[in-house]
This record gives sequence, structure tokens and C-alpha cells, in this order.
Amino acid sequence: MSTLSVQNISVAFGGLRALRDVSFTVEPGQIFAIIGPNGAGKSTIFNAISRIYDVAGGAIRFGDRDLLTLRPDQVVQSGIARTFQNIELFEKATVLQNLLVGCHGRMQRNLLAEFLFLPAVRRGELAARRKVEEVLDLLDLQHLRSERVADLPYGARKNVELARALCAGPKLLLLDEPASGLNPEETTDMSFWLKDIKEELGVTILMVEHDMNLVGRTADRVLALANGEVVAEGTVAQVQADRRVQDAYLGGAA
Ligand SMILES: Nc1ncnc2c1ncn2[C@@H]1O[C@H](COP(=O)(O)OP(=O)(O)OP(=O)(O)O)[C@@H](O)[C@H]1O
Repeated sequence: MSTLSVQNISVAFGGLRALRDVSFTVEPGQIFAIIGPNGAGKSTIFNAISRIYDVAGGAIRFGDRDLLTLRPDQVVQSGIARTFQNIELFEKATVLQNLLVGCHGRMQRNLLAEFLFLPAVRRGELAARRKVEEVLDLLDLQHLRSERVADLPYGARKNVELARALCAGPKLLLLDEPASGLNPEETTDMSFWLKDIKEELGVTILMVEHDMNLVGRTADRVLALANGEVVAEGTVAQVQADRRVQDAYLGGAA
């Protein structure tokens, strides 16, 4: 089981400090939510963990690995998968094809072995297919497996993106606004999926979310950010009651 430890990280874009001295720890098996007004720096944290943005100072560790020494693809290999604010799927491909791509994202490639379709490659393919079936069952997507993603309603596409990330077999899932664009009923469904992922697959979840309904239903811990700095951390109730968090929202755009 791996703990994600973010210690004193700062990220700057020219003169703009998007993150300043941010620290938090996500324990294995937790659902950990990052909240904060628009522009607070929430997505920047994800991009720092994914090694898309460079960090000026501090440390990010996942289990015994120092993520700041890894490339973005090596971060995925270490067991971290993510979804995006704007759904990123192959629109013209089916649900099944998208999920198989999700599995292959984490498999080690050896082109000669694949060309010769050696036993190790066959075993890998079988494992990928089993993983896809497990995820289709878990997220209740079997009936959509042969549908083209482009033909699905938004809520279903959001679920497929979650499924694709799970097919990589992550230990840690980074979810960027899983409830955005969902209606209240779909948001309730999403809260059940997240709890199933945590309880049945044992996957740790770090999510950025504006929807306090989803956060309240699922999060074990919450970190509140404003202007790139940590304002509060605690349970949902503790963070919601924190005066500094209320002030940050009143002063912010959310
Ligand atoms: N690639 C970039 N180049 C320049 N500035 C950036 C970049 N990425 C983020 N920023 C700036 O960093 C700050 C934090 O942005 P970030 O997207 O992390 O906020 P957020 O909390 O995720 O906001 P939202 O809730 O609106 O998605 C903002 O001022 C943003 O304009």
C-alpha cells in the first residue's frame, strides 16, 4: 500500500505563484478531496503530481518512489491514473476499445514480442480482457460495451472515462471534477461508484471537486486551497465549518 506525500511544493508561471508551500498526505484507501474557488491551484496540484508541470522546491513521494525524478509515463507506470476536467476518450471507438487502450497504457511494450505474439504477450492480452470485464461489471457498463463513445450521453461518457482510468490497474486515481456536468441523480450514482472503487478494488482516490454534495458523500479528508495556499485540512464537516474556508469562497469566484 502506497502513501502519497506532497511536501512544501511550489509552482510558478512567470511571476504568478500558482502553488505556494503546499503539503498534504493521502493515506492508502482514502478518498481525499481538494476543494477551493476557481484559480485556487487545484488542477495545478494534479499536473505537478503527473509531472506535467515542474515543481520549484519540495517533494512528492508515492510509496517509496520520488515522483519528481520520473517522467509522466513513469508516473503512470508507478500506479497513478487520472481523468480530466474535459473528458478525453476516443470518440469514434467503442466503450470496449477505449477500455482496452486504458489497459495497454500501463503494459510494458515489446514490439518484437508483440509481432511474434509470444506467450507473455498472450498472457498480457488475457489479463487486459479480464480487467476490462471486471471494470465493466463494477461500473455497470456491460450494456454499453459495443456503443460508440460519441453516441453516449455525457453522464455515461464520464463513467467510461472513469472506467478507462481503472483499466490501468492504478493504486491511486486522480479525478479532476468527477461530478462536473452531471445532474443530481448522476452525481449520486458517481458517489456510489467512487465508494465501490475504494471498497471493492482498494484504490485510493484523490479528487478535485467543486460539488460539495459529492465531496460530502464520499470524502474521508478534505484539503481547502485558496490563492495557491492551503487554507484548511480535515474532515468534510471540519473544513466546511472553518471560517477561513468560508472567507476564501466569499472572496473568490466560486
Ligand atoms: N499552464 C499555465 N500557464 C500559466 N498559468 C497557469 C497555467 N496553469 C494554471 N495557471 C494559473 O495558475 C492558477 C491556478 O490554476 P488552476 O487551474 O490550478 O486552478 P483551479 O483551482 O484548478 O481552478 P478551476 O477550479 O477554475 O479549474 C490560475 O491563476 C491559472 O491561471
